Amino acid sequence: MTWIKICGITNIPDAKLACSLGADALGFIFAPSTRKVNPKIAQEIIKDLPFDVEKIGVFMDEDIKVVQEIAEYCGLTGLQFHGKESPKYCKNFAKYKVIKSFRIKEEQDLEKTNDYLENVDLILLDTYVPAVPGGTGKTFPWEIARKQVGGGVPVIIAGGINASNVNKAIRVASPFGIDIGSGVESEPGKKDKEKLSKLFKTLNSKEEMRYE
Ligand SMILES: O=C(O)c1ccccc1NCC(=O)[C@H](O)[C@H](O)COP(=O)(O)O
Repeated sequence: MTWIKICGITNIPDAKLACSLGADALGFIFAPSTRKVNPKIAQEIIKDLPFDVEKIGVFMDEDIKVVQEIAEYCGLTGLQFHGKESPKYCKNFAKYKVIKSFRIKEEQDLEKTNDYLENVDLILLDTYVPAVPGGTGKTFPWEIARKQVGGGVPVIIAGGINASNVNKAIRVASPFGIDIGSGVESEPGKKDKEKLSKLFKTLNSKEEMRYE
């Protein structure tokens, strides 16, 4: 079963709904974003979440000490870096699952991942849109992501994924995981119950088909 992360969680009802439907991980954005959540609210959301759901903090070129403090305070289990963080920077967080994101426009962009393969736990491939670091709502060619799969570090794909294209994304890229933000929102930072339910229904129907 593909690992599913629902990103841009800002409130308890959305977090609980995503977990009850089957999310494996929730993302809390501490980088500049319309989905940014403050650490106190993130801590309140996280403290009642199931133990086995990963709580991933999303940061962009943040001071190492600030990341460590927020991670400890909120009870994060993973850290996702969306900026120009170096491989050396990524090695400062041994207690946490570290995800480095790369914005993809063309196949050559995959070369940027090479220096990180020994320093991170997961690689996230997201869509390149000028001046938009994440949450673009736009897809990139998933055939490119397929070339990164099997490269030694599990691959998550992100960018413009929703209920109507998630199974195709999985079929084409064959990733370890899928990351979804705006595709299950009614507005930035607020999840849409119907879109979320439809997403998991679609994913589950694929699993049923696979095991028939
Ligand atoms: O989502 C944001 O607003 C965001 C802003 C700044 C840095 C990272 C951000 N999101 C990180 C994610 O993991 C998103 O889920 C990912 O970019 C996919 O977004 P979407 O295209 O909306 O599904």
